Amino acid sequence: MYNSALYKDEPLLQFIDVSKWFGPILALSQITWTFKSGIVGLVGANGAGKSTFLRLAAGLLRPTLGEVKIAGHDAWDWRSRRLIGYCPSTDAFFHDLSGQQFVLVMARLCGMTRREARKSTEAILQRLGLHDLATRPIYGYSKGMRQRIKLAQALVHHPPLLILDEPLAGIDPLGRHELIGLFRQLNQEGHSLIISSHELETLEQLTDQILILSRGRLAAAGTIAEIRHQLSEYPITIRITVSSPRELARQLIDWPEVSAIEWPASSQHTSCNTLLVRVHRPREFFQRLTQFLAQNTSWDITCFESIDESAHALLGYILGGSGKT
Ligand SMILES: Nc1ncnc2c1ncn2[C@@H]1O[C@H](COP(=O)(O)OP(=O)(O)OP(=O)(O)O)[C@@H](O)[C@H]1O
Repeated sequence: MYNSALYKDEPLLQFIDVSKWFGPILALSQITWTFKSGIVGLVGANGAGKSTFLRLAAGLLRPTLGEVKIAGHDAWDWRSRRLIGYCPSTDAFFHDLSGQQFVLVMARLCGMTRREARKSTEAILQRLGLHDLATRPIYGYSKGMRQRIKLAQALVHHPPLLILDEPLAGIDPLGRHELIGLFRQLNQEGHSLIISSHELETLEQLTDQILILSRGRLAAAGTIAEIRHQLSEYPITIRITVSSPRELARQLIDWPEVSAIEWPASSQHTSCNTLLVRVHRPREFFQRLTQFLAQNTSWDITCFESIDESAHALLGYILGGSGKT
């Protein structure tokens, strides 16, 4: 592996106030983040900017504003290339090559000698359980085999930083289990990994360090417990539709979690039976509300929704499916 002593004073990966536009589309906005080592999971909804983030980290895209650095070098710089292994979410093969030929070509492109490349290709194919199949052309590979070949080419030059875009997508449960084991081993051997996924639960099996993107912004970074804590303290607004809103408002206004109650300006989306409740400790509020409604079954609430469109509302949604607190 690359000698980590050579870059020990520099973070492995750094985003410094990075924004990326594709024409009029702002895909990433003012991201600042530093990664030293370990495993970090990158989550976010479709279109949140995960692939753009990873492609910037891999030096495949240039930021419109700001800087992306790998061990102190511009991610775009040739010196960064040997430090990174990138596994894209989409397939990008020379389909007529065999898996073995493809990995060999990628090893040579990373600057390995012919001999080094051959030895390393053999070893990585063996490790990924592809050795017997790797002489077949890639066009006949199953989804799982293609995914493994993509990982093999990312690992063949022993980079300290692995950037894996949805590496478990479309893999069956047994294959997932094996790959999760492989990622853990790689980390124990000194590689650092950034892994994107739509599923927080999958990432939780590997790490509790999480980065959450929401509409191109870095919504949160830290351990799941830290993010949960931030979330539980974050105020939200809830719209409630009920047949007797003034009576309900009289009940809620005394609750310690409720900071204000408002009547929305009437529009086609709101009825006169609607009230807006501003809540500053959502978790406690929901617990209290559940108990209240169980004890007072006569309330006919017909609509109950958070109108907070902020990243924090999204965090709540993402973290809601997770088993950890
Ligand atoms: N090459 C491109 N040209 C134009 N727009 C792009 C390009 N690449 C990404 N985008 C836009 O940038 C935004 C972020 O896209 P990105 O692929 O990074 O999101 P994502 O979080 O990886 O999504 P998904 O989970 O669906 O893969 C989207 O609005 C997308 O349409």
